[in-house]
Amino acid sequence: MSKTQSLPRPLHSGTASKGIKGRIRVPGDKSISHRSLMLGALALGETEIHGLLEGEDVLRTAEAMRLLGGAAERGEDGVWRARGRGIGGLREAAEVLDLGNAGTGTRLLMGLVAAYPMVTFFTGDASLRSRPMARVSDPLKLMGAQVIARQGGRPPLAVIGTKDPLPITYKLPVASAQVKSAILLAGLNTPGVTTVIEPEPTRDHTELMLKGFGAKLVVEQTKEGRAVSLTGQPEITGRKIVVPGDPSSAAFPIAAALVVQGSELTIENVGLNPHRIGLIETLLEMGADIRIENERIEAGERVGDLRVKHGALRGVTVPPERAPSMIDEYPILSVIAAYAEGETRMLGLGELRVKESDRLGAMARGLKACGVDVSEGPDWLSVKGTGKPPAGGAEIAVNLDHRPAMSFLVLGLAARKPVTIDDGSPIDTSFPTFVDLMNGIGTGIRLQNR
Ligand SMILES: O=C(O)C1=C[C@@H](OP(=O)(O)O)[C@@H](O)[C@H](O)C1
Ligand SMILES: C=C(OP(=O)(O)O)C(=O)O
Repeated sequence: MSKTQSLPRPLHSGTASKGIKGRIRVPGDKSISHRSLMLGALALGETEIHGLLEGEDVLRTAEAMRLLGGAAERGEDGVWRARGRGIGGLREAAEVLDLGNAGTGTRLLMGLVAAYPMVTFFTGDASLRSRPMARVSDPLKLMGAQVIARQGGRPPLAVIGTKDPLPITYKLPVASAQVKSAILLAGLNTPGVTTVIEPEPTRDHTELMLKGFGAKLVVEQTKEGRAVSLTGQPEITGRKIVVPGDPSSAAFPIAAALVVQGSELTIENVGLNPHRIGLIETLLEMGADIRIENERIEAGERVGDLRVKHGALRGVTVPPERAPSMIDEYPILSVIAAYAEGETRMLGLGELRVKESDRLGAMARGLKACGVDVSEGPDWLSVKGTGKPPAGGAEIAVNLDHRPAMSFLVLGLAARKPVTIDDGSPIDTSFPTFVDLMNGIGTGIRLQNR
């Protein structure tokens, strides 16, 4: 049954009285997993993907790639293997690509298919169908593709690819790794050099992976920002990819260990790409006891183990320029801030309004319902903690959004009263093992009986 059809799964989270303890690993990085399936399908020869995130979003990308003629298969050993036919080796999908809840899958694939003479239809769940896609369609049109979409550029939409794609130089109007990646992926089958300039640097997994596969890609600091130039139609060859643990998923057990008394937790093998560690930087400024151990480079990405201990936290101001390096972590940061003493001001958060839900509004409403002193502006959130556990005791509607869902379950772990979310099923999009993994380290998250 697809997620849009399945019954809501209400979850209940009460006090984790004995502390959060243990040594765990979180599932593979969602961003790297999407990209490895796409590039694996275009590289000549075999690509082995170790540690692919088998969450709903990534499985939708795997299915979309199968429909586009670039299937990867899961072996009995848990390793995914793709046998690519080279750039140019995609074929038109005979069905609509249903990307479910996945903005990354949709936007990157829109780019990937735009430089082929074929038509590709995209749809998704109610959340995805409300998300703006013009940010991707606009540059793809400059490259010669056409996009027909609902008002506001929203899906369902069709990308009519071009057989004569033009290389462009494009300055991103929003800080978005998804838009940057969509253009670079379109640039793969485009003769000449495609350049994306980002005024604020965003996660660079696409760049690292393209280089790892052997593409010619140059990154320069210019007056206008970070310029990434890709030479099109390279011969890229299959390789081994080792997907690190997702720092955006690790954020939830980290938060649990920080807010529950008596906690001491180690999370091994977490991705520590410098463009993804804004949350850790912020938590250290708040006084968190977090240590990075065993730091190393694996398959081109920085990884390490994180040791986290419970302790007092203080409010801080998180500057707007840090937003791209922790964009998915603001929901859980706002929960941690509710346990800290003093005000935490989070600035430059306009993009949170157009994620799987309006996360700024969702966190402000839910925190208020849990007795937290919170205020919001168009692109900022302020949480005033007292250094004591918040009241909790609310039932929160998660509106098809996994990150607020997990965030409020964490809030319930040390609040004065338990917290319930109306539907835990969206969690499967990015962290399908969340409940079992959290219960294995001391939480008691359970299905709410109605
Ligand atoms: O490129 C990616 O893999 C992602 C980029 C971010 O989105 P934006 O590029 O829209 O900021 C992030 O929110 C998303 O979860 C994953
Ligand atoms: C924003 C997210 O994902 P996507 O844009 O891929 O739906 C997320 O995982 O928090």
